[in-house]
Parts: sequence; C-alpha cells; structure tokens
Amino acid sequence: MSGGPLTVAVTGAGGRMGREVISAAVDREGVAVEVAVNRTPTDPVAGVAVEDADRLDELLAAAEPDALVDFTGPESAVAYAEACADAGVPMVTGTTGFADAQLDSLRAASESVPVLKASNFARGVAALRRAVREAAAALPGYDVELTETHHNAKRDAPSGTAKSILDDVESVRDDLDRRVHGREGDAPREEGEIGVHARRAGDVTGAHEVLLAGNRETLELTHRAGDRGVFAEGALDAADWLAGRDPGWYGFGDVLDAGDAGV
Ligand SMILES: NC(=O)C1=CN([C@@H]2O[C@H](COP(=O)(O)OP(=O)(O)OC[C@H]3O[C@@H](n4cnc5c(N)ncnc54)[C@H](OP(=O)(O)O)[C@@H]3O)[C@@H](O)[C@H]2O)C=CC1
Ligand SMILES: O=C(O)C1=N[C@H](C(=O)O)C[C@H](O)C1
Repeated sequence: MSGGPLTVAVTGAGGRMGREVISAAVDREGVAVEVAVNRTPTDPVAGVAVEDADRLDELLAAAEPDALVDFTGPESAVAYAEACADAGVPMVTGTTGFADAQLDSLRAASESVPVLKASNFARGVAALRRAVREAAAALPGYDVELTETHHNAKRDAPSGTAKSILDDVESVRDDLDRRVHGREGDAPREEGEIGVHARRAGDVTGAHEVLLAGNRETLELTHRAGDRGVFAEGALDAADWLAGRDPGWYGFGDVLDAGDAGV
C-alpha cells in the first residue's frame, strides 16, 4: 500500500476495461488518474482527457505516477512494460493472451520495476481457483472439463483465466496433462485429457465453470462476473498494493494474501 493518495496511469483508456478502470478510479477516494492514453483518438472518459499512446514515455516522465494499469493487448502491454521500466513506474497488467516470448519480455521489465500480472482481478475467481485445486486433488481419477463464456468481442481463447485454472488443475493432478480444445467427430474422451470449451456470445462479462465427474457423481464450480467493475476494483487494489514495492514479478494472490488491499 502506498500510504498516500494513489496516482495512476491508464493505458487502453478507450477500451472496455480501460474505461472501467478510469471510472472506478474517479469514484474512489484518494485515487487520481494522472495519465490516460489510447492508441486511437478517444473522447474524455469520466472527465479524464485521453492522450495519444505514442506520448506515453513523455507523459510518464512528467507525471511520475505511482503505478500504471494496463488492459490492452499482448503486443502493446509488452511495449508499455518497457515504457514503465524506462520511467521507473510499477505496472499492473490484466491483459491476457501473451505468447511465451511476450511473457519473457514482461518478466525482463520486472527486473527494473515491480510488475503485477493477473489473468483475473475478481476476488471470487481467486476463491474459485483455490476451490478447484482442492477439489481436483481430493477427487483423483475424476474427469475434469472446463467451460468459459465471454462476450462476442473477446479476442483470445481460451481466456487467460481458463489457462490459469488449467495450470491449477495440472499442478495437483499428475494424471491430467493434455488439454483438448473442443471435440468433434469420433473423439471419445481419453485418459489424461482436460476438456476445454470456449463460448463467445452476446455481452457476457465472463464466466468460468469447472466440472469434475467420476464415481457416479458430478461437482460443478462456477464463477460469473456481474460486471467489469469487479475487475477494475481489483486492479486498483493491486495498483495500490504495488506502488512503492521492489522490482519483481507479482500476482493478484500477493495482494490478497497481504490482506492490506484497501478493502
Ligand atoms: N485480468 C482481468 O481481470 C481482465 C482482463 N481482461 C483483458 O484485458 C484486455 C482488454 O480487454 P477489453 O478492455 O475488453 O478489450 P477492448 O478491445 O475493449 O480494449 C482494448 C484496448 O487496448 C488497446 N489496444 C489493443 N491492441 C493494441 C495495440 N496493439 N496497441 C495499442 N493499443 C492497443 C485498444 O486500443 P484502440 O481503442 O486503439 O483499439 C483498446 O483501448 C484483454 O486481454 C482481456 O482479456 C479483461 C477483463 C478483465
Ligand atoms: O476479455 C475479457 O472480457 C476477460 N478476460 C479475462 C480472461 O481472459 O480471463 C478475464 C475475464 O474473464 C474477462
């Protein structure tokens, strides 16, 4: 926790999440949006002027915000992480869909500044992930299938959260190590599979459902995000927690474990 008013920069300010982060910051006492940028020209968001993203270096140097909050795309998130490293600004990123090499670049930035990356800033998802780890470990031999549902404009599939949950399952179940993305035709389930199903429809904010089945019983664990505000609030909590930390690689679990996330 920074201990004083928190100043933030927001990238992707014209996007669904960028707008939500700015609105949540404006509504939150003790938080000021000092910098907001977008790749394409965008009208002010919640009264905050949005600048050209090409000016980010210059704007960060002038404003020296406590943290930058990024919800954009993998390519831009890497470029913004490099800008943060150059300017000495901690970075919170909720962007998903990174390739391994892009993750390496983010990690390289975390050698200069604190970088906190989370595939989902909802507290309920953190609880879901704990519950999934416990259930998958407690039910050896049970089949596991994951279904995620998102709005029809989402680019990456499966979702970043789904990938995190799959990592969780694999971390406690040595017998499950093969991710099967959908099935078609003559495709009976085989040992070692975790089925993964990505649905894209309408304006669904985000839902993740894990099905465990075996021994003539089923267990379903589901999280549904009610609105994007839940992610924006979590990202601001993360920014507050990250400000002033040492360089390094952090996750949302660090914020929640610390119990001082300003909630
Ligand atoms: N961790 C979490 O809790 C959550 C994560 N997300 C993730 O956040 C990301 C953004 O989601 P969402 O807000 O719905 O997406 P949007 O498409 O609504 O917004 C994306 C924003 O990123 C900008 N952007 C995209 N690509 C580039 C690029 N190459 N260079 C510069 N700017 C770029 C867009 O700029 P422009 O307007 O110019 O196109 C836009 O402002 C996704 O990866 C999503 O999965 C989403 C919700 C919660
Ligand atoms: O793109 C989205 O909308 C979301 N993306 C994140 C993900 O990929 O897991 C988190 C949330 O589910 C919404």
